[in-house]
Amino acid sequence: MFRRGDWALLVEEGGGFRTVVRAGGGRVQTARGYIDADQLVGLPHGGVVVSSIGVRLRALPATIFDVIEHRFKLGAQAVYPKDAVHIVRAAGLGPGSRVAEAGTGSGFLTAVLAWFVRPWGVVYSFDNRVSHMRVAARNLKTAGLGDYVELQLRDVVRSGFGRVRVDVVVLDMGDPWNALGHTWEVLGPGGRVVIFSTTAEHLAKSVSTLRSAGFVEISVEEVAVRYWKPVPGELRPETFGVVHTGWIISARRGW
Ligand SMILES: C[S@@+](CC[C@H](N)C(=O)[O-])C[C@H]1O[C@@H](n2cnc3c(N)ncnc32)[C@H](O)[C@@H]1O
Repeated sequence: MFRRGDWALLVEEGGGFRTVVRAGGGRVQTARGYIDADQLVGLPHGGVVVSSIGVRLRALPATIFDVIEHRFKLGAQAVYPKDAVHIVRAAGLGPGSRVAEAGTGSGFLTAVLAWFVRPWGVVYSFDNRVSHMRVAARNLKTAGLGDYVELQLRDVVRSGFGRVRVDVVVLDMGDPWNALGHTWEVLGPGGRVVIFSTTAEHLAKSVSTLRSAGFVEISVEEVAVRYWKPVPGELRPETFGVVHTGWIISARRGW
């Protein structure tokens, strides 16, 4: 059952509308009328709430990705979930991992990293724009992940990552190749760096700088996800979808 403070994914019965609300959050306006989110407290998972205009919505426990998709505010361009989960795999993250990340942006990727390093790990996340940091701080609080992230306002090209020592560095910023010298300083031999790059020109710069700087085990991947229409008799790929997001470059520090 839902407890006060839990996030619930509300799915319209027989319709396409979905939203995420917090149990015990009072009156919430949605595109299907008002929801009294206090009704969710004590409701079994799968129970029904009815909006002010009579729409029936099935209440399911929300995942971290539901919360990110429906509740996070967008400041800077954010990493898509498909890329975020593959960044986690390329980085080899798990509970207890220590990560340095730049830039924080809206904190979408930060939230996913924090979710995977919990409950013992930490994400040191750096950005050089205070407005982006504010959006990210709010988003991380929304997801209840603030305890696993240390946000720092810092230009990592100019000033590096400070005194942190980490297992992994994740870079999603305009010129990640210029941060690779400082990345080397905070990793031990074999430590991992993962770069998210959106243009072929930037991809080329990062790969050649990784090689010249002595990183090894360099790999480049692109994550293509195609959704299918889950309708019996009409099973086929969806007509529209996301075509390009970016490349995930991963490597290990040499010795
Ligand atoms: C594309 S956004 C990151 C989006 C983020 N990964 C997300 O999923 O929400 C790039 C961020 O890098 C930051 N940035 C660019 N250059 C930087 C630098 N030298 N040091 C720290 N942050 C930097 C920008 O301010 C911006 O917020």
